[in-house]
Amino acid sequence: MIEFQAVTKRYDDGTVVVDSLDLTIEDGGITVFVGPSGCGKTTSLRMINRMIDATSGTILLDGADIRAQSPAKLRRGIGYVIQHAGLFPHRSVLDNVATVPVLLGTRKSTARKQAAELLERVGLPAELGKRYPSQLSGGQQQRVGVARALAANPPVLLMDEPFSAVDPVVRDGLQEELLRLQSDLGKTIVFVTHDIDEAIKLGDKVAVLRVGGRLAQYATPAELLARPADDFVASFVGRDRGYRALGFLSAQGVPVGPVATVALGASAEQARASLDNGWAVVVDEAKRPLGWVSEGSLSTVDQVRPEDLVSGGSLFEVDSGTLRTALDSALSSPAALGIAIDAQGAVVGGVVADTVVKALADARRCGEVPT
Ligand SMILES: Nc1ncnc2c1ncn2[C@@H]1O[C@H](COP(=O)(O)OP(=O)(O)OP(=O)(O)O)[C@@H](O)[C@H]1O
Repeated sequence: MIEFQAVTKRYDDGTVVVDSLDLTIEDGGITVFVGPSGCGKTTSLRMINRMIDATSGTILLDGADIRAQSPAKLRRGIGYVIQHAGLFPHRSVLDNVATVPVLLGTRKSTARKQAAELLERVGLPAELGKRYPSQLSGGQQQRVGVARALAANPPVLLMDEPFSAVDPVVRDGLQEELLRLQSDLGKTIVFVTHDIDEAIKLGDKVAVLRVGGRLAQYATPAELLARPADDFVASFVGRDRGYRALGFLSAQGVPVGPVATVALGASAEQARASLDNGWAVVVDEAKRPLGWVSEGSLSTVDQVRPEDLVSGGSLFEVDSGTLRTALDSALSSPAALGIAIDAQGAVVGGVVADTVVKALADARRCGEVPT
């Protein structure tokens, strides 16, 4: 557990960058510091590993004042990942990851073996270990940065805007990878970003800071979306928060109705006979959805072929889906009927937007959603 107790950082010119911050970071989760540029996120993060010392107040790590031990010793238990990864350019990827364990006394051969395992763990093929950082993409470099921070197996990981220098698609992949890694490793991660969507996706808890280093709200992403503490948080959380909050509500209560299906390769005549409200989902042998056919799309063909399918909307997985994925599947479907699938990806039925909205109203009535 990391506890900030009335922590203030004031620079010599009088600027107060972090102002009496009180915050408890629980073990084993991802806590995100988010806020506009200059609000003191990085300063707060760096005070945890004493790259910056607080002017007043106390930071406790597992109950002990972080000033009680030397910064070097403290940092052995705290991994650190930064934007652009900060890799050593003249060392191979493998040696970048192995450096800290070797410094701490691990034999080079053992450290390299562990480094190769770590590369795999962060989703990189082992053969990339021989390359130099400049021979990797930005996203790959970030993964190496994460592997390097994990190499000494620290219980705490500090991540300062680690994914902000890569394009949105790569960033999405890195975020997914971090969530997967975290569910395996259960580290205590403190993550800085200026991107509220990233905070909401990754955070178990999110601390929203305002300029001047004041804590505006500290809450779960669902609470932040449903009940922003004030206008600043509401505007920072942004538009569509009612819709985005649906992503935190289970869709277990949403009724799944029937959906017409037809096999790929079926005759146009069979397909036409199977249409329901003018549409049918085309499925493969495992009943996985491939797209839709309609009266119109069948009018000029005699068989259901892959090239004639109308592409479908998003899919809704019944066991793990949220009200957001359920609603989105219905709204994005050309047939206005969302395709519900099981964990194997097979079609089990359809959902309509009205029933999702009704499920939301029911959840509200039962007090599941703060109003
Ligand atoms: N040595 C210094 N003297 C005075 N002010 C400083 C000093 N170092 C940093 N600051 C100021 O502290 C404030 C907070 O900086 P910090 O890097 O923590 O913000 P941030 O929220 O991480 O911002 P960003 O998202 O832009 O990185 C900034 O306004 C910065 O100008």
